[in-house]
Formats: sequence, C-alpha cells, structure tokens
Amino acid sequence: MVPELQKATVRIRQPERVRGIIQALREQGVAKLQVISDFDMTLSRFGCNGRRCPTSHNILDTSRVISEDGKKKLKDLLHYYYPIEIDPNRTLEEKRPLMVEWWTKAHELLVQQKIHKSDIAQIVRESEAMLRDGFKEFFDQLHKNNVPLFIFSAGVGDILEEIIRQANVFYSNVNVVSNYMGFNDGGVLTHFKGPLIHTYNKNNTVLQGTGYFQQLSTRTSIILLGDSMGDLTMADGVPNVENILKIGFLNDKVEERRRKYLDSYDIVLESDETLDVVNGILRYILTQT
Ligand SMILES: Nc1ccn([C@@H]2O[C@H](COP(=O)(O)O)[C@@H](O)[C@H]2O)c(=O)n1
Repeated sequence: MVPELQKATVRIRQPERVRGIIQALREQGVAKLQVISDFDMTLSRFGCNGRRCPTSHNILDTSRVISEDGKKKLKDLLHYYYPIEIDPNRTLEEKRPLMVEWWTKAHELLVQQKIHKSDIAQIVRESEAMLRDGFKEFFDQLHKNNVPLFIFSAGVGDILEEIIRQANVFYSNVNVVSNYMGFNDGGVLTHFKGPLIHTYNKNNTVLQGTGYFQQLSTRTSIILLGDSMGDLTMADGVPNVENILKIGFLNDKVEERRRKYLDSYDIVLESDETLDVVNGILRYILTQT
C-alpha cells in the first residue's frame, strides 16, 4: 500500500486501523481532503548534524537584531519553560498557564528590541532554518491537487511565512494561523496580534471568527501532522469529520514519550527528519485508480 510505512522510524499501535483510514481517505477522493499541520519541528527539522534546528521563535531570538542582554533573557526563558512544555508527567492543565507565561514574557522581550519589519527576510536568510527533507514534494503534491494546507502554529507567523516563501513553496492553497507581529507606521515591532497561540491552545478557541474550517465544510477527510500533544486538537473545529489520520513526529525524549505518542497518534515517526512517510501516504491517496 505505502512502502514508506516499512521505514525503521515508523511505529504504529493499530496497523489494521491505520490501513483502514488510509484506504478510506483514498476512496473518499482528493476533493474531500485537507491537511492540517503544525510548523515548528513538524514541517521544519528538529535536528541536523547532531545540532538542534531553530524554531521560528529561536530564529528571531538569536538573530543579529537582538541585543546580547535580550538574547540571554530569551535563552533563559527557553531553558526554563521548554522542559515543562515536553514533560510527560505534567498535565495539560498544569502546562497551559505556564505556556502563556513563556510566550507573554518572550513577546514582551522581542517588542523591547525595536525589530524592523524590513529586517525579517534577511534574518531568515541568515538563519539555520530548515524544512524537513521532502518538503518540496509535500507542498507540490498538495498544490497540484488543490488540497488545502492549513498551518496552525504557535510560532511566529511572519518568520515561518518567510521560511516557506524563501523555499518557493508558499502556494495559494496554503493558509497560516499563527502569532503575527504588529508594526507601527515606521515598520517597528510594537506588539503581537492576538489571540496568543501557544502549544496547548491550538484549537477552535483561537480560530473564532476566522471562518476557515467552515469554508472547507466539504473537506471531511483530514491528515493531521504534529509534534506535540497540543497539536492533536488542531482539527477540533472541522465540521463533520469522516476520516482523520494523525501523524506525529516524536523528536525529543523519545523513550519517555513513546507510550503517550503511540496512544494518541495513529502513526508515530521517531527521530525522522523527513516527510517521506507523509509523501508516500499522499502519493497513495492522490493516485487516481
Ligand atoms: N519563546 C518561545 C516560545 C515557543 N518556542 C517553541 O516554539 C514551538 C512553537 O510551537 P508549535 O506547537 O507551533 O510547534 C514550541 O514547540 C516551543 O518549544 C520557542 O522556541 N520560543
């Protein structure tokens, strides 16, 4: 069916169920399909040559437009809050207020840096941002088949859009909801536009008023791509879901988090820096029989 599912990085708790969902997605056809994806560490790489790749926040935090003092403070926040974000022993209820705290403090520090809108393209060009191997085939397949791709990100929208633009895959079928920067008339960052999106509120509550999923009410087949427990709720606002395939990238603390990921995602990809499996599934679904 999908040869890529034999890769050593693939783990599936219920293979028969997964086969059934993939078959149903194919039978329902391309006209009913939409893809909902996280960005950081899902469409972008987690690591490269033994080093961590930056998130959209990290790209900004470590860039030349941030003062040394600002960089230190942002790094301290990361070192304090990231272990909390990925801690498998804390509940989502415990994590939520702490994530709001992290994002709020980080955004306040960024606003103090007087970042210019016109610097963003260069900041991204100079960064180590990397999309996962196979990204071109992924974006191209969806675009050619008019399949909507909804990127739901707790990162920085302006940065991630620029990454996708510089990779030449920001096609008309791509829609992004994320934390966007607000600039004054002089092009200087003054605030982040609301509602604040963090790892654990990626659901309908922050999509109120966008009408995005309502416009796609005939797209009842879903492929969801994520890398955290928070990403599992990204499709909650989609009306009348018929079939949903949840694919999770397990990037960090693999052994500790494996059980939770296997219980929550249909397919778990362990330390896999590619989109091979996703592309294989899309090829199978999008191939007309
Ligand atoms: N100041 C921050 C805040 C968050 N992050 C990381 O960005 C990721 C974005 O969230 P997604 O759920 O959309 O992937 C998140 O995993 C945080 O670790 C950051 O680096 N700096």
